[in-house]
Amino acid sequence: MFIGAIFSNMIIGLTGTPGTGKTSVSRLLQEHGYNMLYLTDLIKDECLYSEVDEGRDTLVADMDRVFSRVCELVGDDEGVNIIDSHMAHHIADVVIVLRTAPSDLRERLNLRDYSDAKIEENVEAECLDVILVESVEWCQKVYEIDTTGRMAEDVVSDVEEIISGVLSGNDAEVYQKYMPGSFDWSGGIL
Ligand SMILES: Nc1ncnc2c1ncn2[C@@H]1O[C@H](COP(=O)(O)OP(=O)(O)OP(=O)(O)O)[C@@H](O)[C@H]1O
Repeated sequence: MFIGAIFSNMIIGLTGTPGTGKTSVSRLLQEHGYNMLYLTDLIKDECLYSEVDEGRDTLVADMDRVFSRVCELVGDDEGVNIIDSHMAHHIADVVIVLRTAPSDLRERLNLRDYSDAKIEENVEAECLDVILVESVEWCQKVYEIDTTGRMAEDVVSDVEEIISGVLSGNDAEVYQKYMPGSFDWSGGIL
């Protein structure tokens, strides 16, 4: 799907496995003046889901309704809109995937009230590049940022560098630096 690629109305998806830092980075981007849309909150607040998967402790989003609602919310906004969600790559055309090495990700998720099974499911998904692969399948332009052992502020600088490159219309150098497929976490599940 594709909402907005004309430069007066650009939608950028910030995606990644849970725990890779999307929301932490998004809050900082909001402080920097970007329009942020927190999709998980929107789905919960407006009941934009078709079922509750109790086994996996998650909501199954109704993507058609989510897509329509996002169009309504940001369709006419000028400037850059950023969607924070592990599903953002199903909506935006330009997508930034946050990545975290498995050991770091497990440490971050251990701080949450998650079951062991849910932690391992997410770590395994990160090892197998699940969100990255989906992003490349769905989106025209994908960038990847490693958050491992870094401060969220440094990741924000990377995101802003990517946005500048995209807005300039000549992102060859930036694309080279943040090209998808740069990290191999597959050793993490061996
Ligand atoms: N470089 C980093 N960038 C972002 N967050 C980081 C970084 N290093 C450590 N963290 C920590 O990792 C955690 C990431 O949680 P956060 O809720 O931002 O992730 P998320 O990807 O939005 O997860 P979810 O999809 O479940 O909402 C936070 O506790 C944050 O402080």
